[in-house]
Amino acid sequence: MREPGAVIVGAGECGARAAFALREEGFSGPVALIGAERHLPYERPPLSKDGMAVADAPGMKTIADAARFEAAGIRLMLATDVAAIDRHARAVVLGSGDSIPYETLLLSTGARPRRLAFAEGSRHCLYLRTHDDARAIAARLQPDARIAVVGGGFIGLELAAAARGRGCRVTVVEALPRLLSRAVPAEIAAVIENAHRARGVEICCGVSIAGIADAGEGVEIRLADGASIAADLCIVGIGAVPNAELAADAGLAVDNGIAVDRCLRTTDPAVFAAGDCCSFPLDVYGGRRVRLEAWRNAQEQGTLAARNMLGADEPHSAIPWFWSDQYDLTLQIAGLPDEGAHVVRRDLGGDAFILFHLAADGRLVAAGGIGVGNAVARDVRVAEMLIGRRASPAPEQLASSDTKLKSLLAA
Ligand SMILES: NC(=O)c1ccc[n+]([C@@H]2O[C@H](COP(=O)([O-])OP(=O)(O)OC[C@H]3O[C@@H](n4cnc5c(N)ncnc54)[C@H](O)[C@@H]3O)[C@@H](O)[C@H]2O)c1
Repeated sequence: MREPGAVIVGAGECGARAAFALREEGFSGPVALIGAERHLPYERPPLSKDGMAVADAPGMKTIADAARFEAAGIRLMLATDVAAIDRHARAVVLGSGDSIPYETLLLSTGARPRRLAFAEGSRHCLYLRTHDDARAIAARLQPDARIAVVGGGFIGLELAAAARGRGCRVTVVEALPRLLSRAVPAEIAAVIENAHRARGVEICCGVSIAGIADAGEGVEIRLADGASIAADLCIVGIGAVPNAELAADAGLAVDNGIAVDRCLRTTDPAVFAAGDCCSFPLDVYGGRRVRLEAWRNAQEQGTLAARNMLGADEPHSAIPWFWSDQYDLTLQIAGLPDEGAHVVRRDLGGDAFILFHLAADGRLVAAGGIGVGNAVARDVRVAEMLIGRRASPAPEQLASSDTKLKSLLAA
């Protein structure tokens, strides 16, 4: 039996950051990082963004090379399935039957694409989550290829932009009345929709799929309104499902993901969860429980979980933040727009603008911007700090470009 140490299940961004953070925090016991994929831990954003836009297959942006893991004394167990958590014995049980004992365990198991029942069995419907998925999709984004995208969310739209960039003909089918309705305000989503349409992407919103069938070397997508789309490839991006089964089977609480407290601890104090797989309470929104599927959250929570595995007992306090790049547009959102009761718009020059979402009591709860250039990133960054300070800036000042946003930090 090996000496128990820190075991991390899930070798994506979150798990890899946690493993290194354990060392940076001075932990000298054994660290095992177990992942189902065969690749070294890598960053996922390029898979739907710049990595996919280039003409050849997407490269891999690894978080660290094998030598760095080795130098840090991190036992990297790739292409390894974890079958169960034996909480009584404090061990994870591998698919091979072997057990790895733990003193503290981190579940950073991520999420997987939600499957579309109509697409089951089709050779021409693909999903995107992993580097291997990205390579399979990239190989089929040939000039003039007809690409149908089911789901007008982040995966669908970033890939639609990449496919247009490669000269494909693209149609997006979204079930809801507008694009990006899960996390993006309508006024910002409209800018993105216009950008796609201006580049020749066909967009059908408020339309359900009635059936999908492979037809020769392509696929036919039948819509509920009677229309049909013939495509060479159908990309399905209809949301993600948290990988919470290991936790649920081990008797840990699950509530839209593995339920953790503000310090990322599950209902077992020896087991933590972080990243896309977990739901956690956000103090800045009165303890509202959220699950974030975002790159920066995975990094921040991986690092925080490591500290708390070593007893730091620090609550998660970061403000939710994500970005998307489509064509020359950058979209960034900090905070949770649906916490707002009213919206103030500030124009940033060119066509760029930012929307500030204020709660009924005047507190700034979210800010989302879109446009070309770096003004959006600069101002969303300031807004994020204001949200973190629970500031209630005057709406006139937020709206006026005569007021430097940064000056509100001094108030
Ligand atoms: N820039 C980013 O932050 C970024 C980029 C890529 C992926 N991601 C994350 O990866 C995860 C998966 O992305 P995603 O785009 O699949 O999810 P998403 O939730 O962003 O979008 C899914 C879209 O599919 C639509 N939809 C659902 N069922 C449908 C159906 N049957 N037919 C047509 N449309 C349907 C939804 O209404 C929604 O608009 C998300 O959590 C996303 O945030 C983030």
